[in-house]
Amino acid sequence: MKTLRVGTRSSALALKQTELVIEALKRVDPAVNVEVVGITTKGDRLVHVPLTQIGGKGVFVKEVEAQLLDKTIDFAVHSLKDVPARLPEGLTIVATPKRANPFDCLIWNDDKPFSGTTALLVIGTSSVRRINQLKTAFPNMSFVPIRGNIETRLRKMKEEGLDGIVLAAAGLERMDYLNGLHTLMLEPEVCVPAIGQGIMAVQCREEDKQLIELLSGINDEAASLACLTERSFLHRANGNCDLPIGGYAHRLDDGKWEFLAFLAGSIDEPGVTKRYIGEDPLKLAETAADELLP
Ligand SMILES: NCc1[nH]cc(CCC(=O)O)c1CC(=O)O
Repeated sequence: MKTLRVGTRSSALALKQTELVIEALKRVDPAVNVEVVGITTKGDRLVHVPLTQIGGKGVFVKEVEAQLLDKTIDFAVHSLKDVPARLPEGLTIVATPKRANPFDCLIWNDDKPFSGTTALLVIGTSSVRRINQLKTAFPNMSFVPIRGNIETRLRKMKEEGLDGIVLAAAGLERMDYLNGLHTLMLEPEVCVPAIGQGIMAVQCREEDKQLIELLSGINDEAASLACLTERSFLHRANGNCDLPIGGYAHRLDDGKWEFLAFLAGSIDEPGVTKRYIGEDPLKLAETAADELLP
């Protein structure tokens, strides 16, 4: 079998996620050979510029998608939450393996002594979704922007003497950092996660039917339904990271689906969180869009 080239961001998390995808592929077909191509994206190069000024979340995936379209790579691994609502023509998300912890996680700076439950806290996050929801839940928090990969943000938290930062639990879990940190897991009722958070997206060209057959072998049905549900809400909102928006779909123990949707008009306007429960997850997203979107 020919060697397949997989492209991904060159961050430690993206490379780790790509290893997980390759391991899963080898379980499906031990004969597969994969070569990893690490790609430094605009989002990684311009770490000092707010994402909204360099084209929103798409900055982590555009250059990887360009290599797919140029056929310099055969498939790509992304964090689904970084993938814009609309995919370039000719590309498809062919598989979403089992979802990791989808929630946000508050990481406390252990260097700072505990100063009481009402003390003012300075929290590092640039996400309008996180800021909007945390302001409501914790009125004693103020927020400062922070960017860079996980390692950079953990370092900046200490260097800048912040009280804490907010990160996706999935990244910390996959990098095996979670055990060494003093954390507070944020329940989705407190902070609805980003659309697609904790899901890996495996992407390739629509025309590569044989490859699609191989890659779809590592798809997880629940992750894929959550992906479709959350992204249909994002699509209806025409969402990017300018708007505080969140969505979390998951199957309940009784087989029904729950969809939590969050939307705010701007960073300062109080947002609305609504819960939908039913048999068909895609219908829940449609109802949420009808009710919450202007
Ligand atoms: N925006 C960067 C990004 N993209 C995906 C993850 C974490 C992994 C995931 O959510 O799947 C992160 C870091 C973070 O938000 O903490």
